[in-house]
Amino acid sequence: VEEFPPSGSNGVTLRCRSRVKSSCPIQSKDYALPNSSWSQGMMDLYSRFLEMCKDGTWKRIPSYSNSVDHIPGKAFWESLKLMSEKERKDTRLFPRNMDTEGVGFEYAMFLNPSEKRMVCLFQPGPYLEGPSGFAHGGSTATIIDSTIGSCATFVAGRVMTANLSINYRNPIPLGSVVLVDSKVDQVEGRKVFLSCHVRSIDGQTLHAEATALFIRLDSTKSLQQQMSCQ
Ligand SMILES: CCCCCCCCCCCCCC(=O)SCCNC(=O)CCNC(=O)[C@H](O)C(C)(C)COP(=O)(O)OP(=O)(O)OC[C@H]1O[C@@H](n2cnc3c(N)ncnc32)[C@H](O)[C@@H]1OP(=O)(O)O
Repeated sequence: VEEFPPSGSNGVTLRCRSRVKSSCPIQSKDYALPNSSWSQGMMDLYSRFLEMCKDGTWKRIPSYSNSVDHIPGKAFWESLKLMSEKERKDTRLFPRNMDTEGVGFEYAMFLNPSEKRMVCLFQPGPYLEGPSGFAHGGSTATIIDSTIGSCATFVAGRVMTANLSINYRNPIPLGSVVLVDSKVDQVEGRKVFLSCHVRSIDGQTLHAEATALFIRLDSTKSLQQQMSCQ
């Protein structure tokens, strides 16, 4: 599956099946690109990580409105048989379920393959409120689960969350920018153990820390292996 124009252009990536010259590109919007709702802090952090992608240490991870749209190559097309085009249109990845920019989850992920590490730049919008002016604990759990889940997926293939344990240390102000920093600590057979910290962008405030257990669903190759054989 080739993506063009490069997803860093106008946020819409045409995904065409290059090998069989499909004439029906699946149009997927990449939500992990800057938009007018991003604060200067979010833009600065994003630019910093884009810079670190130049030598290949980090990779920016595109983000679409459906899980299946993230699976490149054969698996992607096979998964389509599981869901009709209509069903896919009727479902949305939870953190991508708001159409108005800036009101919900504004985020972008970057992967460091050699460190088995996924970070997520997260700017919670006003519709994620829990305590007045601060992010709901469930929204923090969602962005942690998504970041850790994406990390586990890249390292170990298709996984499901079996356990997620979070300690909330300091509330996250709505509209602020935090860095969700996750890594794979250990893989034991089907069990993938991960940990994660959520910090303010200046690193001074620890908002939350988590551990998780994900279970591999089958012996598929990791997404990273699938991507590398594209
Ligand atoms: C950008 C990157 C691309 C990604 C796409 C974008 C979206 C992705 C991001 C979004 C990501 C979002 C992700 C989501 O939100 S996933 C949605 C939330 N999670 C679920 O709904 C999972 C529900 N549970 C299950 O399906 C099953 O229980 C699973 C599959 C997890 C295991 O059932 P299965 O029958 O298959 O296996 P098993 O029961 O033999 O267990 C196997 C082993 O594991 C041990 N064990 C099991 N559970 C626990 C536990 N709680 N604590 C400690 N240990 C536990 C168990 O003792 C055994 O150990 P052992 O006896 O072998 O030693």
